[in-house]
Amino acid sequence: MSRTETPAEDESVVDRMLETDGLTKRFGAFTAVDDVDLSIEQGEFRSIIGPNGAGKTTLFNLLSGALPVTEGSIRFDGTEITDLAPQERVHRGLGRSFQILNIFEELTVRENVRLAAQSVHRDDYGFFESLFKPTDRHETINARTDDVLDRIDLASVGDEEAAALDYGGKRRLEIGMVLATDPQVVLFDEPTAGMSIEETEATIDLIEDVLADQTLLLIEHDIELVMDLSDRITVLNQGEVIASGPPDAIAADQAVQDAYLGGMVE
Ligand SMILES: Nc1ncnc2c1ncn2[C@@H]1O[C@H](COP(=O)(O)OP(=O)(O)OP(=O)(O)O)[C@@H](O)[C@H]1O
Repeated sequence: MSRTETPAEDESVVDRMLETDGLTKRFGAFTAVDDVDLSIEQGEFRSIIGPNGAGKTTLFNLLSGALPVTEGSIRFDGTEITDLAPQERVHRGLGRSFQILNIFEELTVRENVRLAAQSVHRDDYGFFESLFKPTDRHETINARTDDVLDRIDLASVGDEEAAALDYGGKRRLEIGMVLATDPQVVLFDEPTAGMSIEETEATIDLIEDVLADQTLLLIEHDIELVMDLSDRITVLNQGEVIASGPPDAIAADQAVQDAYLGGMVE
């Protein structure tokens, strides 16, 4: 059991979707993520907060496989994934949305979603069998694409170039592309960055609505949002977890106040 994570319930009945043990990332002599133990339950909405440079994005890069770990391990749905390639993690259900928009501007909205759906299409056929079942395969991917376009409310502009969407629409499309990979856990790196208040509210509604049953990890600078949405919050400071718990406990935590919040919440 880690020093920072205390189980909310009896260990044996709780489904742990994502766990890290002693996760550490060094860049030369600099330690960006320092001995982080996380334990995320199925269905949990967990936010990761901390000052600039605390190691939040680096932590996500380790979880998604974008960066190799220096030390420690990552388990996803009970299986060790520490050394798996990023795409293999996506295949297993670990989806990620990026701080920087990650859509193909010159493709249509539909083509963007379809590509994401196609990239992880899991079917019951082996490779050779699937060659003889192209219609089924296409129908499944098309159905998933239509469903996602409906859920992100972009069906009416499916045939337009993604470049034509406004900023909020592009962000929604990006969430749709994550959704199209049928994730069990989604890592969101500042999904509302650069958005207006209205766009932020719409995006949060969307996340809560379409990803209600999923396990979510969110990096977000808007503390009010984080306090509102999260089941639990993990606070990083200089790569280390300095607190982890429900929003009210985090707001009352003196170490968090000192390191980060500075009286921003009561
Ligand atoms: N590839 C890299 N090489 C060297 N140092 C890096 C690299 N990536 C990140 N760092 C350093 O690691 C530290 C943590 O950075 P990271 O981007 O993870 O922080 P963050 O908490 O996401 O910050 P922000 O809130 O500003 O996005 C920073 O000091 C950063 O300069």
